[in-house]
Formats: sequence, C-alpha cells, structure tokens
Amino acid sequence: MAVSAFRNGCLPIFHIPPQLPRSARKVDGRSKGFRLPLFARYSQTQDVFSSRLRISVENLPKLVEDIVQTSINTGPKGALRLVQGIQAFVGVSGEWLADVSKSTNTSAGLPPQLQLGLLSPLYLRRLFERLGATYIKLGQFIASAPTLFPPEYVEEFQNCFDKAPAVPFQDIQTIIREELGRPINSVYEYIDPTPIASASIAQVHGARLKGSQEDVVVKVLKPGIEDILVADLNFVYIVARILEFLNPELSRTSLVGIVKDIRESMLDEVDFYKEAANIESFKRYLEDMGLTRQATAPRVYQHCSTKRILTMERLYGVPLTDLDSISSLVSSPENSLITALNVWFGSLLACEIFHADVHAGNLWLLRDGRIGFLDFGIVGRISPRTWAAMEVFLTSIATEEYESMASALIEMGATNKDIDVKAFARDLEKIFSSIQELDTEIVVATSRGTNTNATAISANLVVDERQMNALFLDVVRASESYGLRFPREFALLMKQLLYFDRYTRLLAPNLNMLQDQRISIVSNRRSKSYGANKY
Ligand SMILES: Nc1ncnc2c1ncn2[C@@H]1O[C@H](COP(=O)(O)OP(=O)(O)OP(=O)(O)O)[C@@H](O)[C@H]1O
Repeated sequence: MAVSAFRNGCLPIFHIPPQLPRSARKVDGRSKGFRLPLFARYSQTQDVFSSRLRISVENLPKLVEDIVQTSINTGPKGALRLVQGIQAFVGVSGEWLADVSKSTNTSAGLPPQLQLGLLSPLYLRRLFERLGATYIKLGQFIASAPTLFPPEYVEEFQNCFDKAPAVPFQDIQTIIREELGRPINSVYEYIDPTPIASASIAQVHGARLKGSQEDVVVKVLKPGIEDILVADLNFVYIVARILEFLNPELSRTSLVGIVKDIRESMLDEVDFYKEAANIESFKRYLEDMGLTRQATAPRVYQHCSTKRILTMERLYGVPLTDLDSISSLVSSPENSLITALNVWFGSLLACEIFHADVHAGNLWLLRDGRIGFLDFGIVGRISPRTWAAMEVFLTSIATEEYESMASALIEMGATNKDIDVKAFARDLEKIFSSIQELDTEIVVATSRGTNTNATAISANLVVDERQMNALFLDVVRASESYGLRFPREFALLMKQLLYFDRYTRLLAPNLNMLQDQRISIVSNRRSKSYGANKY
C-alpha cells in the first residue's frame, strides 16, 4: 500500500503518469483541473475583454520600450537565433506532419497527442531539444515545476535530456588557451581529446596537471553558449511580457517574475566562478563538521580556473544507482546511503547552499568508500523557517498526522488567506487514503528486499514512482485549491528527496528514510554559515 510505502521511506516522485489516479481529478467534489491561465481563459465575456484591453493599452508604451531595450541588448545574435529557431520549427513541423499523415491512414482518427500540433507536449519537447541549451534547460525546469505547468507537459519534459554533440577538441583547446592566457602545455601535462561528457552547456575532459601530476578534469563552457542564452532568454522574456500585456491576469501568476528567476539561475550556471565558490563552500562545510572522511567534493585548482573553464580534482567512483559496483566496493551499501543522506541533510542548514541536483550522475560512491558530490551548477538556499516546516511535513507523512501536514504546508506556501486547517487536513487524508488500494504487491515486493533481482526492482521502481509522483501532485493541487503557492525551494527539495528515495529503494529497501535513528533529517542548526565566497 502506498502509505506503507512511505513508512518504508518512499516519497512521491516528480514523474507524472498519463492517467492520473482518481484523486488527481477531484477532491471533495471540486474540480482540480490544473491549467495555467494561459491555457484556460477562453470563456471571458466581451465586456471583460474590452475592459482588460483598456487597462492594457495604457501599458503599451512601457511594453514597447521594454521590447526595444531588450532587443538592443540582444544585438545581432538575436537574428542568428531567429534563423536557427525557424529551422528547428520547420524540422519538427515536418515530423508532426509525417505522424499526422500516418494516423490519417488508420481508422482511429487523430490521436490526442497530435491534436495540439507543435504545442502538444511531445512536439514541443522535440522542438525544445532542437533549439538547444536554453530550451533544454527550460524543459528541465518545466519537468521540475509541477505547480506551474500542466501534468502532460511535466511528464513529457522529464525526457528532456541534457546530452549534446561534442564540440571538436580543437575548439576546446582554443577556449582553454584563451582563458589561461598562456600555452596549454605550461599548465597541463596532457588533456584527453575524447570528452568524458558533453552536456548542453559544458564539456568535460580528463587531464593531468604539469608538475604535481595530479589527475584533474577540465570543464569547459561550450563556445558561444552565453550569447545563445542571452538571446534566447531575452526572447522568452519578451514573449512573457507580451502574454502578460495581452492577459494582465497572468501578472498574478507572475510569469515575468518566473522568467526572470529562470534567467538568473541559468546565467549563474554559465559562470564557473559561481560553481567554484559553491564547491568551496560545500568543502568548508565538510571540514568544519568533521565529515571529510565520509564525503568529499572535488578540489578546485584556481590557477587554471576562470569564468569559462573549471579545473577540478578528478574523482573516481560509481553512481549511487550502480548496485553491482557499489556492492563490490563496500560491504554495506546501506551505510553508504545513510552517509550520503546525513551529509546532504546536514548541508541544508549548516551550509549556505545545498546541492540541488543530486541525480545519480552527480552523486558517487568513490573507490575509497567516501561519497563524492559532483556538479555544483545548481544549488538551492533554504531558510531555517521553511526547513522546519518541511521537517514537520516529512514526519507527518510517516505518522499520518494530517493536521500537522496541513499546517506545515500552510507554513511553506505563501498566502494571506485564512485557511481552514481541518478541512485542508481532511482533503489531504482523502488523497492518501484514496491510494490505499494501489498495487500492494509492488511495494511488498520492493520492501522484501529482492536485491538479488535487479530487473524486478527497477520495474517496480518505475511503476511505484509514477504512483508516488501522482500522489505528490495531488498534494500540491489540493494545496493550490486553498490558495497556497510554494517557493522554488520546495520543489527543489522535493526533487532531491525523490532522488534519495530512488537510491533508498535500490540500496536499502527496508530502510525507513524518514524515521531511521541513524539518519538525522532533523536540523543540524546553522551555527556557523559556510557561505559561498566571492572569487
Ligand atoms: N571532478 C570530476 N571527477 C570525475 N568526473 C567528473 C568530475 N566532474 C565532472 N565529471 C564527469 O563529467 C560529467 C559531467 O559533469 P557535470 O555534471 O559537472 O557537467 P554538467 O554540464 O553540469 O552535466 P549535467 O547537466 O549532466 O549534470 C559527470 O557526470 C562526470 O561523469
């Protein structure tokens, strides 16, 4: 049962099933349709429309000024991106037309996933992938923001992969040389021309330092990526401004504010000084809490790091989902998981930043048995107050205390309305009890610890994750129906907990992540702040 799944330390996952459970559609007889106003406001009367228009026209000069200013800031690169955008649009339109013509040859008619044209989730996701870095990141943002976007889109954008073709090594060498301001061989003994990884924004190469002969990796920002980001984000900003102008109600959802937030956090990701500062901050936290024998983050070599290249100690290890390799490295995968959890939970308050992207590629078990945290491009900051409410929320899931759960959600969600806690608690209880009958066997099979049968476990994980994720969405929607809006940190935190939930099911299926005495989710209060220094 799902509730017993929580007792086993399982949490809802951000993966949305296409067919949401009954509880996703209705709670307490209220329709819980989930749409941005953009998708849902077609039934306005003419009067309302014209009064809106009157209000909007007054804002026209400001809008025009904003568009002109943003276009000037974008410069000629805007035109280039426009051409690339048109090419991507034509390409995906071709795919859509081909699929339409295939389905018109069948008797079943046009399937729903084709009906919205390029605005349907599948084709929009493909368009985003063709448009490259900015849109891939935007897609990932949509995938992690179920409170803001319709579930079909959230689900489809889970597939927005951050892989990209590698930049030729010659171009990478040019960037490194320019950034260093001296010959490459004066700093590195060698750099491996074959990249370890090539993502949308950066490419990573293995290398060895001259002199000390230490193994390092060099993370290199892909050429022209900042220009692309600026051009694209300015375009998205203009679209958001126009939408808000056409429909002033959108300003209540603060669409422009969201776009500004995304712009800020994406531009942060292309500044390796910031990533280096985040790593340093995390390392100081480990040192000051005496955790260096349990966990680490790569040392940054400042003399060969700049805004566009980051030279770091090379870590050797395996992702936390690689059960076979983990078992060959340590006798108790469960203990390794507990360490990872304690270090991460501890950082929530004892370090100014927390690692906000702990997917398996970024969380390793190292050969020496320590946990390695990689990639501090995305970090979050949480206030002690929000975390205190989060702790109550997590505990109430395990103890099934719905009034505490309601109060914690109210504490976290911004609202100035008075909320009926008891009614909210009843709605939450309904959500949780409505999933009691969900595939009991799945959870039972997982919790029996079938760790010899990796395939069965992963199959179970997928199904179970979908259910848990739907449950989480239900909770968010129920909260929204009471006027609650959660801060970005809430979604960021939940996403990390869902990653940990996945690791728990793989490495320690009988572990109760929320209640086990060995795991300290209760705050290590921030006695001292290990903030990111400015470089
Ligand atoms: N210090 C390191 N030691 C060993 N390998 C590393 C190190 N840093 C990065 N890598 C390798 O390079 C890959 C990509 O690095 P990183 O995650 O920092 O880049 P990214 O562009 O942010 O990628 P993503 O968006 O996929 O997380 C990692 O998954 C890992 O395989």
